[in-house]
Amino acid sequence: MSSAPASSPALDVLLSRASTDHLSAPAPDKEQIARILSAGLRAPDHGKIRPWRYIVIKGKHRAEFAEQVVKAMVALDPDVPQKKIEKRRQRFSEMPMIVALVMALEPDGKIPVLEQELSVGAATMNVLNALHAEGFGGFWVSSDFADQPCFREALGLTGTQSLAGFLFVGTPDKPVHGAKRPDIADYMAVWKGEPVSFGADK
Ligand SMILES: Cc1cc2nc3c(=O)[nH]c(=O)nc-3n(C[C@H](O)[C@H](O)[C@H](O)COP(=O)(O)O)c2cc1C
Repeated sequence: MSSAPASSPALDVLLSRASTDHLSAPAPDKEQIARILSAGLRAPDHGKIRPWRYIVIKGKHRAEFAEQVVKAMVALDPDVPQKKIEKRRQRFSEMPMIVALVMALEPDGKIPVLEQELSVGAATMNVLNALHAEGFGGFWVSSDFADQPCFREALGLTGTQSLAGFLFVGTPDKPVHGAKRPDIADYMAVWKGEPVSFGADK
């Protein structure tokens, strides 16, 4: 009989993670964020493309960065509602730390671009889990404005580099429970020689 515990501390961390954008200082310090982002570099990576790059925005540069976000939003849509602008300006200048998730893809190589993008997604998940493991919180947001030339130039994105979004990073204001998760029984099946179906699809 196995004497292994029902769950390891590492799995408990994975099973208790949830996103939150209710974040305050402190953000991870220089050493902490380097260690946390190192978890991203543990992602599976077909062909050793290493498609992940991280741009950390913190301190006084957050306000400057927020203005670049606003500029890009207006470049994308000159009629963007003022309310949306103000919300993003506030979020990007007040979040304790922002990490821009850069994808450095090789579209002309042997490895399908989808696999490279999946690697960036896997890396980001590792970073979210590492944040949680170290007592920080994170929230992944989209970057629909990020391919605007002015924004790419401000960040230094070149060639095929593009963004997979941003992580808002900081310390959760209160314990994070997140949304109730679905039952795994509806999302897994054991194949026994016949086609499977899932409770989630019924
Ligand atoms: C690529 C990606 C982009 C996302 N962009 C946004 C976004 O712009 N705004 C938002 O409210 N949630 C966004 N989300 C969802 C949140 O990050 C988060 O996953 C969601 O609120 C559910 O919380 P959970 O991670 O605890 O399940 C995005 C998720 C992914 C994977």
